[in-house]
Amino acid sequence: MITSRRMAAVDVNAEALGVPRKQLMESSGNAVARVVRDLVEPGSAVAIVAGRGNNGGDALVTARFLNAYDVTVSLLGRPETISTTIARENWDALVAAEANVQTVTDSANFDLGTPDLVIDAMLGTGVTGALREPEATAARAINDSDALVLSVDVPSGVDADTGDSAGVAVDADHVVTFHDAKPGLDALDCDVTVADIGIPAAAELFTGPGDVLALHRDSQSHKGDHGDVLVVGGGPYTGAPALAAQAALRAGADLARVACPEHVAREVQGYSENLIVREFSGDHLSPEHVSDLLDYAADRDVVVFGPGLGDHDDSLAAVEQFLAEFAGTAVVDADALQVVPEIDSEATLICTPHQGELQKMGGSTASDWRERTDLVAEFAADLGHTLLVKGRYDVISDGDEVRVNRTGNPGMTVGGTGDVLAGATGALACVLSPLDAAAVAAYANGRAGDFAADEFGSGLVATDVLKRLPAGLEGEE
Ligand SMILES: NC(=O)C1=CN([C@@H]2O[C@H](COP(=O)(O)OP(=O)(O)OC[C@H]3O[C@@H](n4cnc5c(N)ncnc54)[C@H](O)[C@@H]3O)[C@@H](O)[C@H]2O)[C@@H](O)CC1
Ligand SMILES: [K+]
Repeated sequence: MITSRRMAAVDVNAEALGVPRKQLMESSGNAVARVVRDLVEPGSAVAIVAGRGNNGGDALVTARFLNAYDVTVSLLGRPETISTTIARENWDALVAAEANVQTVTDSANFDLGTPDLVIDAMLGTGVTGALREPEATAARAINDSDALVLSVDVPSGVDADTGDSAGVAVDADHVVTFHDAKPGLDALDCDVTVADIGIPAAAELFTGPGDVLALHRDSQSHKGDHGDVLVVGGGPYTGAPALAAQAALRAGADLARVACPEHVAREVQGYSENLIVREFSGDHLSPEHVSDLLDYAADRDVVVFGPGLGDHDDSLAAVEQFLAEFAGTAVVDADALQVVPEIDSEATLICTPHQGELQKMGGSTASDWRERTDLVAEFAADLGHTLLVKGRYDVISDGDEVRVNRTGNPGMTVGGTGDVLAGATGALACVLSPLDAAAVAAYANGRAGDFAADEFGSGLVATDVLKRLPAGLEGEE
């Protein structure tokens, strides 16, 4: 099952892997033609009703695969308004071939005729909301006709994610949907064929430029909408919590706070005036601080545990107590990781171990990354939390799905890059699911590291990565 948002991401990833959308459109159109051949005899009258986006484009390809049929194509709107280049190229190819095409610019002139089969390719996953004209009139005509109705990807007017329709929608007998089933088709009373259109499995498995599309901001948003992140760490170290909190800001959080021991608070603040620092007594975290921290954390979106915290027994006991009572979302890194297998927590945890820390947690690893994906998925399922296991190939799993990240370079073994990753994960977990947050953070952090390596080679340092995080999160390669 795949949502429209994930489908759009996978489509962009496929393009980055060298499989452009025009090739996918060719496969989609071909897949629709195969179903047409199953449904009606050669020589039958087939009416294609095409919209101006890629859903229409798919059916314009189909027309070329149906030479044995009596095909008419109605384009809803003027050819100049076809919204994508690849759909327009497929329209031009039909015109050049003198196919039986017509354009419908006024719904009053829409005439479906009396075909044996209608191919509904007005709208797919690209839009939601009520059908406008001439699509609404065309949908009514399709529903009133005696023809079999075959919809491309999703019946036009139906939301592919929810199955809802905001007004009139096509009542399909059959749907050919692409790549994977769509949640909204489940509730419909029609036959659904899922067609493989040649999207490489790698477009889903490996993170890519499509994954960051999930981050697009609404222009109406307000301060706080993109997250308020609390980093709990510091004591033996001061740079780590400051890096993690600044990374949260660079990854888009609106507010980043650090809770740290009083003796390092000034130093942590000194790294950046952008941080809000809250100190607690003593020189390390201990159980006496937990109840105050729980209150403070309750108003934050995500807590990041671990950067620079150290492994004092008191500190680990405090993390354990905190997580046992906490019901929100937390990223757990570094020394704090070892308490995770000990606790039965209601919290949603994203754990970010490297291979050594994973083994310390009780997980196992393998040198082959493919084997590691299975091991990480199993261990994530056992823990009931999301894992981001760092390595040459980062493996991310929530116990159900697995993603693998290939960005990054050997220069990133320098200290502090893990703190940057933990902070970025915290910020992204404010707006994305744990799996997506971890995957996008790994991708962006690695890319930022690759940009830093372009400039500094193996002499790159964590603050170089920090500064390039926004570029790492941008959509274009
Ligand atoms: N990986 C993918 O995502 C693939 C997608 N493909 C096809 O591409 C489709 C998505 O294409 P697009 O993103 O271009 O979007 P659509 O083709 O679903 O819709 C865009 C068109 O609808 C028009 N429109 C917008 N709102 C409307 C309304 N309320 N009433 C009437 N018209 C309206 C727009 O002007 C635009 O021309 C999929 O459903 C599928 O058929 C396939 O070609 C292959 C791969
Ligand atoms: K459709």
